[in-house]
Amino acid sequence: SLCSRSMSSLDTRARAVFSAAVEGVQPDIVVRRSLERHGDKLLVNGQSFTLTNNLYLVGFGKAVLGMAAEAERIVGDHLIKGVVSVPHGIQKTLHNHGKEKMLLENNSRITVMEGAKNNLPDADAQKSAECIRELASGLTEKDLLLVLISGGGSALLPAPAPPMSLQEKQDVTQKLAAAGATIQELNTVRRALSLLKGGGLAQCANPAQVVALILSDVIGDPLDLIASGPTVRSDFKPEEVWAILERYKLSYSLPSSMNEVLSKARPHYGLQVQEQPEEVQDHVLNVVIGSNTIALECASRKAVELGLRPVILSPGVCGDVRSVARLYGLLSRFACYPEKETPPELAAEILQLGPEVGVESWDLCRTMNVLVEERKEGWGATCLLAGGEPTVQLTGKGRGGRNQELALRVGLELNSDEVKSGAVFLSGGTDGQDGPTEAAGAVTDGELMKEAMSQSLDIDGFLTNNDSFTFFSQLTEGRRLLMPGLTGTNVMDVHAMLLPPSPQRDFQ
Ligand SMILES: Nc1ncnc2c1ncn2[C@@H]1O[C@H](COP(=O)(O)OP(=O)(O)OP(=O)(O)O)[C@@H](O)[C@H]1O
Ligand SMILES: O=C(O)[C@H](O)CO
Repeated sequence: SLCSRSMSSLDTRARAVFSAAVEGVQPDIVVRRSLERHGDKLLVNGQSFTLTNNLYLVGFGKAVLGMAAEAERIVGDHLIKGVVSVPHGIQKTLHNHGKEKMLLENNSRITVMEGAKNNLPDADAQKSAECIRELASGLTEKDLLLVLISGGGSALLPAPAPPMSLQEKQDVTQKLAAAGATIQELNTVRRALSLLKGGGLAQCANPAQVVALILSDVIGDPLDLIASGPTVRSDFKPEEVWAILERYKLSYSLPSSMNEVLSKARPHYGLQVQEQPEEVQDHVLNVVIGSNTIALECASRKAVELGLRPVILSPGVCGDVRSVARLYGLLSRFACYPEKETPPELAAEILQLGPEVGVESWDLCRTMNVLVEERKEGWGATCLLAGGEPTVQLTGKGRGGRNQELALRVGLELNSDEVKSGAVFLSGGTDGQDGPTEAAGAVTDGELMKEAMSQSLDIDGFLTNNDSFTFFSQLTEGRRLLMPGLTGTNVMDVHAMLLPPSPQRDFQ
């Protein structure tokens, strides 16, 4: 159509849509959106709190430094003191990337403690956790504790329940992770072995009022699992923990201290957790202030600005990258048919894939309806948006990440003769880092295969070796890589598939 031809290329627009998704969940932006200040009143999620030099702040996670800096700009005049536990080396990295606004001022009342090298709980992180516990434990009913939480918070707040040692606890979680346990399973176990997770921090802060601002990096935004839910009351169910350990065949190789912790039921409270007072939770407000859903909404608004017709499939895409790539291939094919001519077996195949990739039938049907709808005047291409966290089964020793591998596989799908749709696909990690590579992801289309062949790059070889980063680095001077640099936030991955109007429909 005239409209899309006069605009920048689909590749450029896909990148702009991704940037908007990331921009919408920047730590400072989400905090500013959630804290409304009127004199000495602070409004959070419709609830009002009075500031009387009674404010304390703690935080743990990869994005909380930027969140803390913004919170201090908004309510710093009432802040008595704060402690944040953030990744090792992050201040230097943010400084080197010119992200000064994510750093605290020199005269800040907040102490920054770095730890958890390589995202593993260590003695430094344990010290930070101890400082946070001390701060929370000293509060009274007049105080207000602002808790900033983001992904990576579990490793940055280790407080093993005695008699377990940090090393023992870390061994268990690492073994589980290596055996392929999900983040839900991992954090269910972490919660049971910790003094602060699973509502322990809120319990320490009692009787103070607690307001937790949460940047979610888990599908479905489950409050009790993000950073293992330190402000969310959780029922302690040892049988649930044993079932998980059993599932990964770990129940026979555990330290005896773990047995003790699990049989005593949270000895640190001096009471059965079933008795963990419910009224503690009356003093706690948990708010998700940033999530994949919010990133997709921001991306969708940007798409409209760029003359694209947006449709959000789902913020919960998961499962093996092969299945996810297949889904996008089928959807791009589906979009090529004019309304009333879509083959029913194609729709059936799409619906069948749903459960494997975490997408509801309802969302698939809604999206397919949009794809076959006639374009309203002025709409050029359609921008199909989704997010989540697919997985890659590592079989090779190459360098890559799930986003680059997904983009590569979708590129192959788009090459099929049936498609020829001119579709462009982008997959990117919102943290700016896809696996252990410098890229966040990649942008591909149906020309990928031809391009690779003309440069004698063997796609199958790179895929077998999980070497997607090397592939994209060598292909056309890395032009297809998505390299936003460190973004300072993380709400998992964003996928955008831009589908030009099909030729059939243009001539209708
Ligand atoms: N060579 C590779 N090819 C494809 N995927 C890879 C490769 N190496 C690692 N990965 C994937 O990258 C992820 C690990 O990367 P990272 O160490 O950044 O972990 P993470 O913290 O889970 O990532 P994120 O913070 O993005 O959720 C895993 O999903 C892993 O399967
Ligand atoms: O910290 C964690 O537990 C993970 O990032 C999930 O929130």
